[in-house]
Amino acid sequence: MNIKVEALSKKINGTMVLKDISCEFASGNIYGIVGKNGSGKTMLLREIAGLIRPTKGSISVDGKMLHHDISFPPNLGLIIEKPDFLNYLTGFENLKMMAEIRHCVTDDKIKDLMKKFSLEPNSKQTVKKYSLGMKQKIGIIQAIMENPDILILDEPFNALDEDTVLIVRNLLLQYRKDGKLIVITSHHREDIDAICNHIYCMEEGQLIAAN
Ligand SMILES: Nc1ncnc2c1ncn2[C@@H]1O[C@H](COP(=O)(O)OP(=O)(O)OP(=O)(O)O)[C@@H](O)[C@H]1O
Repeated sequence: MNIKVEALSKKINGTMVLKDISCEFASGNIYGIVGKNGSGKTMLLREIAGLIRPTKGSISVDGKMLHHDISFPPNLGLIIEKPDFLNYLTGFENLKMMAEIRHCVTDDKIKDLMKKFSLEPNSKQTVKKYSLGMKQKIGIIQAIMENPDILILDEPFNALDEDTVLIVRNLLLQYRKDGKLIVITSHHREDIDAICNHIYCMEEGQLIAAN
């Protein structure tokens, strides 16, 4: 798959938060975006995911323009900002509810993924009592469980312990081998350097290739 961003600008409340960005993302690659707080990383991911409209320019996925030909990139796994779930349900119940929208993930697959991330699928603990890292794990599982072709992950390593960081790194490297298209942001340069084969730096709304 190919995502093409062409002369993309986004103005919010009179401020240009993305400035004339042109770039391409292709399957079989992991793209990393680094940059200071407020530089525009999340905003660019929101644009690519089809969650907000460009002020100028366009984004197309395999030649189909977002907001014209398609509403969202097809087969997309997404984490944007802090994961937010239904507090009164358990982790498994939250994932099962999301899986029921498209009916393409079995209970066993959800349970296997939870175990891979050291979460107990049969636990009665509700998400309200989950730690930040446990919620982040549920966020990652919901993003990957439907085996998407495109993964857009904003700060996927946030709040994760060292073992889980390694699990996620290895998973993403395997996905790259499987031919998926992955875009991540992170403030942890080691994580970006460990898995990304293309690195960009966002500076005040402008995207600059860093390698
Ligand atoms: N809902 C909003 N309304 C108005 N401006 C916003 C909104 N969300 C973000 N911004 C502005 O857009 C700019 C880019 O924000 P963005 O969240 O993309 O930064 P970021 O690079 O992801 O930062 P961080 O590293 O802190 O996550 C910032 O100047 C921010 O103040």
